[in-house]
Amino acid sequence: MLRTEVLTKVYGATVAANEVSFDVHGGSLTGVVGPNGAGKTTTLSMISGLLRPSSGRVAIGDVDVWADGAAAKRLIGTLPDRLRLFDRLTGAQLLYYSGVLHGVAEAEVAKRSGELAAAFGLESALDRLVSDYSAGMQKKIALACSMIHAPEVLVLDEPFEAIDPVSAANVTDILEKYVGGGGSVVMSSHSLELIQRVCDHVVIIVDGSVIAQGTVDAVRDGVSLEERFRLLTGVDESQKGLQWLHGSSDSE
Ligand SMILES: Nc1ncnc2c1ncn2[C@@H]1O[C@H](COP(=O)(O)OP(=O)(O)OP(=O)(O)O)[C@@H](O)[C@H]1O
Repeated sequence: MLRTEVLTKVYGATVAANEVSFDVHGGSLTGVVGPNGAGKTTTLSMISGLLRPSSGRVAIGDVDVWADGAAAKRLIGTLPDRLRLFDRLTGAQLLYYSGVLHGVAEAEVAKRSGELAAAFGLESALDRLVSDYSAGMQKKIALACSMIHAPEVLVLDEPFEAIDPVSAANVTDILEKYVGGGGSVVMSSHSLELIQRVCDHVVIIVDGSVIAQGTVDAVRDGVSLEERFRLLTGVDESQKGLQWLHGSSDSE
């Protein structure tokens, strides 16, 4: 369904994504994890057609995302990093434009908007300006907008960030039903517990390179995903050397 082939993005001397290759099959929920600055947003932005790769290829089925952007955009729903919503619109208007600009008929947009608002618990907020929404509500309306054209692939950058636990369970439910119907989701998150619980596959990126990928069970290999992540990335090691911060008022 979704395939990335040796996707690379270079910014001057920084290789933000280094020959990233992985597949996401229909009906799969794949998590992309890695430390801050690892290249998750860079990779997801190249997949969703928002950031042109330096080299490599992204394909959704037979459609090359960077050769046929218009066709790709019909197939992909995107939740970008750092939401830049048209926040002088109401939630209802944002859903409307997201739908019609993707070619969905107006009557269908109205129907889907109502159902998405109900699913995300935003019914009473639809007539308010998005600029007045809380961070979690903005995330939810953006998620709803990413789905309104019934895409085949959802590319979601930190979909659970700022979302309360009850809403998170609700969003999980929506995503599970979506993949149950054959859709594919690729999403980033810093919550390894959530990725372990929700995703079937995982890709671990460090310094722009994929260092592990496969089913969640194969990658964690008998320990929790968080433990495996620590072992692979040595995150604990980086905490050494902060003794001065740990409760001593001595100044030597
Ligand atoms: N526009 C840019 N110009 C220069 N460097 C960039 C740019 N965007 C990202 N980078 C660099 O690319 C690397 C990967 O960044 P990216 O945002 O993809 O990481 P991330 O894994 O999403 O991080 P986080 O978990 O903090 O969101 C970082 O070193 C970052 O500084």
